[in-house]
Amino acid sequence: MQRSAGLYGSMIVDVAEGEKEPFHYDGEFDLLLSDWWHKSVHHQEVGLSSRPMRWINEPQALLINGRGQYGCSLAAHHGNSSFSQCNITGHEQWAPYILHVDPNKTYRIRIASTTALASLNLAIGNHKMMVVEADGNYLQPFETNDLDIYSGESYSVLLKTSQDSSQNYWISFGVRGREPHTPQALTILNYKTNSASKLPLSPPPVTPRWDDYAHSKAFSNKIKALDHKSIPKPSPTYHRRIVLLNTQNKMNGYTKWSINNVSLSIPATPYLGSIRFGLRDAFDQTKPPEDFPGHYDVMKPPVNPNTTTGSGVYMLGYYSTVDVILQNANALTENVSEIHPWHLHGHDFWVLGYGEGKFTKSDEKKFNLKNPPYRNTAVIFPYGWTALRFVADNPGVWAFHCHIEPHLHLGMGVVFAEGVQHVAKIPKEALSCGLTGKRFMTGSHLG
Ligand SMILES: O=C1O[C@H]([C@@H](O)CO)C(O)=C1O
Repeated sequence: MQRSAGLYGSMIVDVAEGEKEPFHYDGEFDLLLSDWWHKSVHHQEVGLSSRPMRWINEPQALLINGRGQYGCSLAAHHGNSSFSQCNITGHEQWAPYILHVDPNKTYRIRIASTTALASLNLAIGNHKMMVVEADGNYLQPFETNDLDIYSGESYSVLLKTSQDSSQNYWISFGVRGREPHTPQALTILNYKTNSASKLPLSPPPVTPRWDDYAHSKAFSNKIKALDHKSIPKPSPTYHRRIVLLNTQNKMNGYTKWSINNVSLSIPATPYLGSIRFGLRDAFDQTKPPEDFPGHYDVMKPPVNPNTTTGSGVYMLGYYSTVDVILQNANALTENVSEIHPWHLHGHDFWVLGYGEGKFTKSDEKKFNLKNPPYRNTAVIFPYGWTALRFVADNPGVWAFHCHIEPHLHLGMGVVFAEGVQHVAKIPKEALSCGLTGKRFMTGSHLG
């Protein structure tokens, strides 16, 4: 839950010297998005871990570059809210981060979401965006009026400042996928030909309805990799397919999220050291399940509402090609299935496709093996499945988890490991706790 408390930032990776981006821009901005609660993360965490669970509920504010407003609205003069106009001079910590632009230029806006919970949608009044990059890899550029962004994702869009330069325009972010109780986050696209304090003429763009999943799916399906030397083509076949059923479940009255009915419980000893040095007591040696029972009805709440916890690891063949099918299902409440953005550490994967209902072998025919996006975060839609493929070519131990912070806290993740014997040298700091701490930190045998 540390990210929810503010432990995050953005890192920009430039192209190597001598290389060129496959698009042009005159200037750039960064928008780092987050959601904010007035209750401390400690309070939230105790609630989540209590019996019965006390849910964190929806955020009090959405933040753009750490700034947001509460109890007033920047756009109150448009009269669509009961909020009063924010009384702002521009120097307050909560004053919006404004994008100052020159007319008739192209700007690259890098957008990243570190939200704890909210899925977001971005729109800029009167302007279209050209989406050119996702999670650090180039896309076939496509134009859009609004962009969905899930926690853990990043995008670059190109914006042409070709509109009436005697006006300013709203940039707005709104909640998607959960019934919102949080006002839109707003800032201003300021054509420098105007004062930044001149309010836009039209109201802020409205986010699509929170449960308009057809809109979200249409957006996700537009995302295709650019044919570019920096992006590997997907392997046409796989060595191992792991199917991961996502359910909300109970355990002795506690609420958990589980994968194939196992809720991840992170052991006290970091995996890297325990796997490398064969410390079998450090985590569950039973293999986590590869699949779930074929008769499981993904459209209904779990019939056996009693999950188990586990800390087992999916040991992957070094350099093997792994397919992961993320299978969504009904949560504990009937007719509820939620969005989960899944994030993989240490690799990019190809997003081969999305589908409805329970995945079957014949769904393979629908896989995009031509130009699937190459990313590190992919969403599963309510009651649907998402198919991913990656090559296990990075020695180490890697988390694969729902990027919704409270869901990971409640166990929504798995652990992959490959080529651990090839990790060159494990830093001391990674061995200083749990059993590796006891075993190795007293002497000098680390070398
Ligand atoms: O994990 C969650 O718990 C709540 C709800 O299911 C129970 O209050 C919710 O909306 C989640 O995403």
